[in-house]
Amino acid sequence: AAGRNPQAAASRPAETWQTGSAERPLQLANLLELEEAAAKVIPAAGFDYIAGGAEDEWTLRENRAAFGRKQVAQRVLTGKVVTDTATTILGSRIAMPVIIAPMGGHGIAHVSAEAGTARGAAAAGTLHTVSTVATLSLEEAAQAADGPRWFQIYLTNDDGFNAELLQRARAAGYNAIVFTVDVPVGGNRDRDRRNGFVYPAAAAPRNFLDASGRPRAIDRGFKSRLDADSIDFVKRHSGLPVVVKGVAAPDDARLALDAGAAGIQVSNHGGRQLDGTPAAFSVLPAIADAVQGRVPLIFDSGVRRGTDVFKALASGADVVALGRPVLYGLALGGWQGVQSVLQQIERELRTVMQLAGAATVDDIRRTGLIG
Ligand SMILES: Cc1cc2nc3c(=O)[nH]c(=O)nc-3n(C[C@H](O)[C@H](O)[C@H](O)COP(=O)(O)O)c2cc1C
Ligand SMILES: CC(C)CC(=O)C(=O)O
Repeated sequence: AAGRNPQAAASRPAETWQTGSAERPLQLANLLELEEAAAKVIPAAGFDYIAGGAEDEWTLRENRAAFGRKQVAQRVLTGKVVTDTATTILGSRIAMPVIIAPMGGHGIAHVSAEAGTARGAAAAGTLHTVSTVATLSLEEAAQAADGPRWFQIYLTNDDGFNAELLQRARAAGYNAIVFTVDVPVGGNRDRDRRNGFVYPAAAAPRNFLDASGRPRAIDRGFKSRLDADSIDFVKRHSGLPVVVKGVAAPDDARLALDAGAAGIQVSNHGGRQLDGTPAAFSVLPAIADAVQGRVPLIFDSGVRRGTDVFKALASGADVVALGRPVLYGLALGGWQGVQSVLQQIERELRTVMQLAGAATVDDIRRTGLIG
């Protein structure tokens, strides 16, 4: 089985998992400082699972460092004033070019799990991508808030189950499927190995429970063989636009496009899979070049500041997705914490836009970077 064996939770006795339960807005100077605060609230092995990356965590650090090698041009005499940060992605209008990346097990961070995240995203005017290995079922997560929502799928080795999951997502009103292709096997994650980490019972993924509460399909593991046919399978069984997530090379982008992807999510899984690969931000321009605007590009891995959002959009992304800071905000303040995280990065982005002479998100896309 790929990944960190969330299925193990199903076979473990009930245990207490004392994690975040606060419901409050957060006073933030930036998103980076959230990590230290969240470490005090989330049980240590759960925190390591969230914060950690593969092996030496070189790529995890590089995801941040790469943003420092490109600079924004200051433009203060353009006569432009920021109007708004709204944009449209795959037909959904959102208040900012920032969405929430799919992450498993929000119950690891907060008792409200994905319901809190969905509500926080909706309150901030953006969308949440619900993971296959979410704590709540995809139906429960959908019911938690109005507004656009995406469902992320990992294909298991049980195609009947895969097809059912995709049909459930469509029936529950999801607007798009994010098909994650960068976990043909779980990465080498030293922290998790050291901690013997498996998903706690409090975060056991409910999408895998049958009507009588028995685990289904998850013991079959995730598919290792992924190709154009897999993309076609996800398209056919969902009838929804399919974003292929985990693309870090132009050749994979071209393959996904040829297979009918409606969007591409450039990502190295937040440095959690193959250590020693370049930062996601470093490979973004070459992928944007290969895609040539034929489908929207979503970018994730390492985004923490408004300047990062600006630089990603100026490098070819249409929107960015935020990972870990959302779980930290959730742990510290529930749905209001998630809203605070999104509002903080939007506030930063507005300031950067004004100082760089960009009145709209489209203006950012037309801006060049220095370096
Ligand atoms: C705790 C955790 C769980 C994750 N689970 C999933 C998942 O279930 N499906 C998926 O496609 N990506 C998953 N990811 C990867 C994120 O979608 C995203 O690519 C990454 O977190 C972005 O990097 P960032 O955390 O630096 O913003 C997970 C990431 C984290 C931190
Ligand atoms: C079950 C895991 C594969 C979930 C995941 O994507 C991650 O931990 O990064």
